[in-house]
Amino acid sequence: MTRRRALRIGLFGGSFNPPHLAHLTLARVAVQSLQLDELRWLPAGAPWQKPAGALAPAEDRAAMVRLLMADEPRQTLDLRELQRQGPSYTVDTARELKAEFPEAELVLVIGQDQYARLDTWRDAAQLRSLVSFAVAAREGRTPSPPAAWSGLAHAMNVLPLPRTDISATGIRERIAAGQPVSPLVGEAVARYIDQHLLYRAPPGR
Ligand SMILES: Nc1ncnc2c1ncn2[C@@H]1O[C@H](COP(=O)(O)OP(=O)(O)OP(=O)(O)O)[C@@H](O)[C@H]1O
Ligand SMILES: O=C(O)c1ccc[n+]([C@@H]2O[C@H](COP(=O)([O-])O)[C@@H](O)[C@H]2O)c1
Repeated sequence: MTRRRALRIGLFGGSFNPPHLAHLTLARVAVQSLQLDELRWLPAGAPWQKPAGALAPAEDRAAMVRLLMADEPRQTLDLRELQRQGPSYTVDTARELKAEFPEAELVLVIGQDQYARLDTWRDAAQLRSLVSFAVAAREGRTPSPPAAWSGLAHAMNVLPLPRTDISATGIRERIAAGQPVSPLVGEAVARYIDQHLLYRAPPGR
């Protein structure tokens, strides 16, 4: 008798301020190439390593994520980090999901910029024991771990993401300058940004 493999759940966290088409491509590539049973988008309530000034309200970021991924197979929206008080620590989410799905394999889906900084994350050693990492190259930089992790065993897969030089920072700058962003975020999210007057003020990095 063949034994079914463990449930494989992808965790895709971000400020999603706003979510954009590189996020969507990354999510699709992760689902396909890792054969995920589910990929959970996890908007961060308080992304403690990002400057707070330009962060759109949680309900707007959640609504935009929903508009972007609602029809995607095996992708879901998990609002737990928006509902939690205090800084958003990925290790808390990984602990909770491990308790909810003790048999599941958890895979943290991240871009190279975050992978290179993992040693600065809260309880990174415990996070390393709870999840494996799936990393997308970004802006031509191939995935490599933080120097502090050299020689430390951890499971990592490189995601075959086509290079997409889109960032939320660049999108906020375009909006503040009155330029169109629908080619970067899709029609539905662009309409939402417009209707809710998001990111109109200049500084927002
Ligand atoms: N163009 C991209 N290519 C690969 N990974 C990306 C890309 N954009 C975002 N990511 C990854 O998606 C996750 C969430 O990203 P985040 O919401 O911070 O968007 P961002 O575009 O990096 O935002 P900002 O410009 O505000 O820093 C992170 O792990 C990030 O590395
Ligand atoms: O757990 C941490 O200490 C930690 C530190 C920095 C970033 N993260 C998470 O990494 C994801 C991407 O973060 P960001 O800041 O690039 O949007 C998001 O889910 C954050 O909560 C998590």
